[in-house]
Amino acid sequence: MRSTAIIVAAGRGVRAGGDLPKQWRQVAGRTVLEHSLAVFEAHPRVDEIVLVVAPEDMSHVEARHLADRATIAAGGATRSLSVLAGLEKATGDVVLIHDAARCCVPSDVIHRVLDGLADAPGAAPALSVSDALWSGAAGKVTGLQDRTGLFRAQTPQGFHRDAIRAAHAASDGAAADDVAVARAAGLDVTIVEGDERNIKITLPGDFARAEQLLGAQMDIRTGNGFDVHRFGPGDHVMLCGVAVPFDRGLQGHSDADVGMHTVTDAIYGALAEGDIGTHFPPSDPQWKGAASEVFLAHACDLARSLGFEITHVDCTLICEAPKVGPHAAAMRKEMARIMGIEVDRVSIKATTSERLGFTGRGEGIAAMATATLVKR
Ligand SMILES: Nc1ccn([C@@H]2O[C@H](COP(=O)(O)OP(=O)(O)OP(=O)(O)O)[C@@H](O)[C@H]2O)c(=O)n1
Ligand SMILES: C[C@](O)(CO)[C@H](O)COP(=O)(O)O
Repeated sequence: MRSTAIIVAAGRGVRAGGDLPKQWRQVAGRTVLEHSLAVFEAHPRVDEIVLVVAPEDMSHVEARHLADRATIAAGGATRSLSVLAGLEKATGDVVLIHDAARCCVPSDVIHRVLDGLADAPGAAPALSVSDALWSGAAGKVTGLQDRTGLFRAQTPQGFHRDAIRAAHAASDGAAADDVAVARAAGLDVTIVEGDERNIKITLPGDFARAEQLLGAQMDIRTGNGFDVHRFGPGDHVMLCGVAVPFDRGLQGHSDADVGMHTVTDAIYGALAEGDIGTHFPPSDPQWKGAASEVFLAHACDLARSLGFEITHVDCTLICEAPKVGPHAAAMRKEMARIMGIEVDRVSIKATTSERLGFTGRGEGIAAMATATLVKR
């Protein structure tokens, strides 16, 4: 059974206040939406992700390279219309429809929803109401409500795709959630156990709670990398994905991009997954002359598959020449593109070694880098 996660993120977040819709605001080091996305990316039973984003928010999608990580759909004026737009792009047999605003969703909740779909057309997480329920008016208690059989609904709400697509297509687009749409179409929905941590950021105070929950779960790793390549004949050097004109080239088994190799090794280091040689042995002729982008993309994919987000890389190139400064902006942009992260999370700088040592004598280029990875 292939599954598609549809993460709806096209709302305006009016109740949460602030300058930006809540899904684009930062919590514990990254946006609310990216936290939600990371949970589904790392989930072993999720095969595809569709992100539903308001047409006016596409600049956020571009800045964060989200189209490299998920299929993007344009959202509608109500949550239901946004879900329908996501359903049009989903190819899985089952769909998990999730609020981007529930950015602390534990992986176990997703497992329980998928288990629930084995013998029902719909399954959704909820928590029974344990507090007493009152009715009130003008600041006074006016009565006690029976809480028997009442549940607090959460997401992801899971369904067999074709059934919920037909249900949404037939609905008026005004339902609060997908369970309401499914029930209106006569579909049974199984209740599975939700989780107290699966809060929805709705009001301004919810950001602090999410920060607490996400911060407490964080696993932060730092890796370092170091590499050297010697000069040889040529008319340019590849540095951090940019061909820099020069009167020599760098020698190596691949394209000898010393900066990119160093960042790649820093990422493998943070994951404790060896180095480039472990994954791409120099003895293997298929990597001769390879573009180093292949190595960096592999390290980033490995990080994501293990549930890590690359939050920052810092690379220092050590050489007397060529001059790196004029190319640094292009290098940052290219590295960010390959890594699928924002440019402001990539630092590329350079130094000389004051004419000392092999770099000072102009025999080659050295590079060092650190990478910071976060998992929650
Ligand atoms: N037209 C809409 C409205 C909501 N959502 C998404 O549905 C989820 C749950 O909705 P809610 O918490 O009500 O979000 P908002 O509509 O953004 O909030 P508000 O009602 O305060 O404006 C959110 O992730 C939100 O981005 C959506 O994709 N498209
Ligand atoms: C789908 C939902 O998250 C279930 O709890 C909820 O219905 C979303 O919207 P609301 O407007 O905050 O009720």
